[in-house]
Amino acid sequence: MGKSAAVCDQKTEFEIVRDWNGFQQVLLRVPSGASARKKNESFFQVCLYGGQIISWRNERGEELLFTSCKANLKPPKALRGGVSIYFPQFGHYGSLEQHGFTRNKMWSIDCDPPALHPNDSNGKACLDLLLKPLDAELKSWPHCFEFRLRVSLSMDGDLTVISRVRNINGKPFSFSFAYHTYFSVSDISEVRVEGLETLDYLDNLCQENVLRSKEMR
Ligand SMILES: O=P(O)(O)OC[C@H]1O[C@@H](O)[C@H](O)[C@@H](O)[C@@H]1O
Repeated sequence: MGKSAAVCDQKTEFEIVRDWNGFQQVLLRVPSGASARKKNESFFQVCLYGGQIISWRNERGEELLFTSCKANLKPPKALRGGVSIYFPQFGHYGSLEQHGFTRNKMWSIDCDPPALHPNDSNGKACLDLLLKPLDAELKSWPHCFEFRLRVSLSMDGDLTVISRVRNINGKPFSFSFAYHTYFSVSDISEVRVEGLETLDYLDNLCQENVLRSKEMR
C-alpha cells in the first residue's frame, strides 16, 4: 500500500506492511546516489509497536541492524533487535519495568509534526511517529507528555533518529531515554567501542552495579 507522509523537504512515499502478528510496519525507501537509479536504494523499516526500527539497509542491500531469527514479537514482550526506543527510564534505574514502557506501546504516524531545524532534515526522507499516553497508562507514570520520534534516511543511506519529548501540562518531570541498537557485525572480535575512555560508567555485569571511573579500570 503506497502512502505519503509529511516529510522534511519533499513528499516521501512509504509502504505499510503487516508482520505475521498483524502489526503494522512502515517501510521507507530512498533512491541512493546522484543517479538515483531504482535498483540502488536504501531503506528502513519501523514497527509501529514500540516505534522500533527493525531493519536498515544500505544501497548495496546490506542489513546494518541485527535481529535474531529466533526473536519473535510476542507482546507485551518487546522484540530483541534493531533499535529499541527506551523511555522514560533506562535499565532498572527507576520505579518502572526495565527500560520503561514506550517499547511496548503502539505508536502512530504523525502527519503534521512540528518543524525541526532545517539542518536536521534537509535532503532526507523522514518518518515521524508520535506516542501519547492513554489515561490508564498515566497511573504508572503520572506525567503528561508527547514523544515524537523522527527517523530519517539521507540519499547516502545515513540513518538519523531524533527524539522530542514535550511536557503537556507544565508540571516538571525527569526522564532518561536510550536507543538500544543491535548492530549486525560479521566478526565480533574485530569490534571496538572508542571515545568512552575518559567517561565514568555503570557495568551491568558487575553485581554491585556501582558507578565506575576510569581509575578503577
Ligand atoms: O532483555 P531486555 O529487557 O529486552 O533488555 C535488553 C537488554 O538491555 C540491556 O540494557 C541489558 O544490559 C541487557 O542485559 C538486556 O538484554
